[in-house]
Amino acid sequence: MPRIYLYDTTLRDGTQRAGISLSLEDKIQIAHLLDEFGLDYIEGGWPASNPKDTAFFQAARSLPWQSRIAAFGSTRRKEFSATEDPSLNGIVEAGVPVATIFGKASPFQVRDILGIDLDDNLKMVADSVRYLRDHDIEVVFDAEHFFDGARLDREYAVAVCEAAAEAGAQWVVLCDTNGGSLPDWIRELTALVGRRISAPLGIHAHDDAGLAVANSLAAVDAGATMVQGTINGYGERCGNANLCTIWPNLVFKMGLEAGQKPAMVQELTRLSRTVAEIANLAPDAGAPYVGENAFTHKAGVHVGAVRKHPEAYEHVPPESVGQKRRVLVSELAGKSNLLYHYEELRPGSAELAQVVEEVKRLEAQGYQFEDAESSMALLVQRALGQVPEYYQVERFHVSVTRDQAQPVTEATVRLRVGTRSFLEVGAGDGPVHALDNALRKALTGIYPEVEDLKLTDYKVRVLDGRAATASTVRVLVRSEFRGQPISTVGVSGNILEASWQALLDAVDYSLWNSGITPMEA
Ligand SMILES: CC(=O)SCCNC(=O)CCNC(=O)[C@H](O)C(C)(C)COP(=O)(O)OP(=O)(O)OC[C@H]1O[C@@H](n2cnc3c(N)ncnc32)[C@H](O)[C@@H]1OP(=O)(O)O
Ligand SMILES: CC(=O)C(=O)O
Repeated sequence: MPRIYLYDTTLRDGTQRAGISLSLEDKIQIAHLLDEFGLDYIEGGWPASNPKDTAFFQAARSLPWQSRIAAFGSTRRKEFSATEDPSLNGIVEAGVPVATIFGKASPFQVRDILGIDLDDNLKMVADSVRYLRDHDIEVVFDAEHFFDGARLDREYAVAVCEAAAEAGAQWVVLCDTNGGSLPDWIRELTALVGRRISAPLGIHAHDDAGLAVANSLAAVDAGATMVQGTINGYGERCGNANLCTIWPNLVFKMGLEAGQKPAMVQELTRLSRTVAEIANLAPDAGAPYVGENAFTHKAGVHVGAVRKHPEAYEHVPPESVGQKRRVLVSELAGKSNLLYHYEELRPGSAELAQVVEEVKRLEAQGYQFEDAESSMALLVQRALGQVPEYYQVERFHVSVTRDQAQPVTEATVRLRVGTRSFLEVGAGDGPVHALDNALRKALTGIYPEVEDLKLTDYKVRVLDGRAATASTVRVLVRSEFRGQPISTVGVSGNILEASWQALLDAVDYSLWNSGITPMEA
């Protein structure tokens, strides 16, 4: 089986994405993670570029790595010889085993951006590679703008690769720097260079046309054995080729072995999420393989089939990349979605049909059960007659009075159990807070356990913005009861009523789920 080398540039090209700024500690933490996952190469940064990258290589020198650490830089500047060039010497001083240098492979870039003639660029490439090889450093040559350059002058683009290979580069990496090429072009040109040079080839693709992954795979198909990319596709402009998509595609779709630790692909989701967390970016729920939605089924027809045969709507098993299957219950659900979660709702039962109908009716009013699993569970258990009546609500009242300085908010809640009445007053920063306080005070008189119910998040969503302040709102409440997360929902034209429903569901769910019996009337 051919072996593909995974080359990660999250710490260099990944940080060229708008909105990412990694500290030195972040970079080291990510490098350790990549090392743990057996990435073959980890590009740590451009040592001559900034003090943080210089410090990264200083720190990296004294640490043990299984991956090969690469320092990035350009070919020598036109005004310097290789021995004088600050970028090349920055790499040498970094003390790394691998140098990745980019040189221009497009006549337009050479003449109009570097401002030199084509032969001088070939000399710059060869001198730079030789200088690094003389220092016993493995050289990866990134042929920048190769695919666009080949459109203008195919022979010149290939000549740049030949110059690097003849000077001793161990890898020649063909770059779709502007990310605008199509897979057929990538395949054809990769195969062409493969016939012309003996050094192994790599691919470095950007995603400006949404094709970085496809282009990387096309290059592998045509003979490239190194894939450069980043975790989660972070990178300049629209990003780099996403290794979290490419790696499993190489393994599961192309039958290739990739990376030093092939089995680690089974934990890919952890790699993706941890890097997102360190980079302080929300993970992309829709990302292939590793996104939260990648194995989430919502449509009833899909769930019906997946319950029989998961492969009916899953291209690989979720566990193969460290994921879990999720099934949502919503207005698009059929009986299968409910049966997946609640075995106690028997197939063909009247309760099952009733719950499906009720979910559709409520979602049409604005409820959303996807994010309110505890409200959903209560709906099912109530249909099955499993949730006792813990208390009756007699009324609540909320008042907001604006005195000279600031608003004063108070709420009263009156609950009843049998003939006993529990009336409490609560104050708060705002009306929902006051209502929550009054409700808890009244409840703790009946069920002291409610003291353990903590509200952790509260979200309001306006459902029909055009109705302005008369709009219906959906309130989602997240709470925690003795370590168990609880998510509940309420909907109303009145924000207090919507909040009240969500708060009561949180209370009822906690009591029911903990097996607490109702107070004797
Ligand atoms: C495709 C890629 O992603 S390549 C990686 C790009 N990454 C970065 O640029 C991030 C880090 N960069 C930096 O910190 C700075 O740009 C530095 C320190 C490298 C250079 O800074 P400066 O000396 O101020 O130059 P500047 O940023 O304007 O870069 C342009 C210079 O690079 C030269 N250059 C660009 N590519 C190459 C190359 N492959 N070989 C040699 N020189 C090159 C240009 O000729 C230009 O020099 P000139 O103005 O004398 O013509
Ligand atoms: C080398 C590089 O980052 C590019 O060509 O995009």
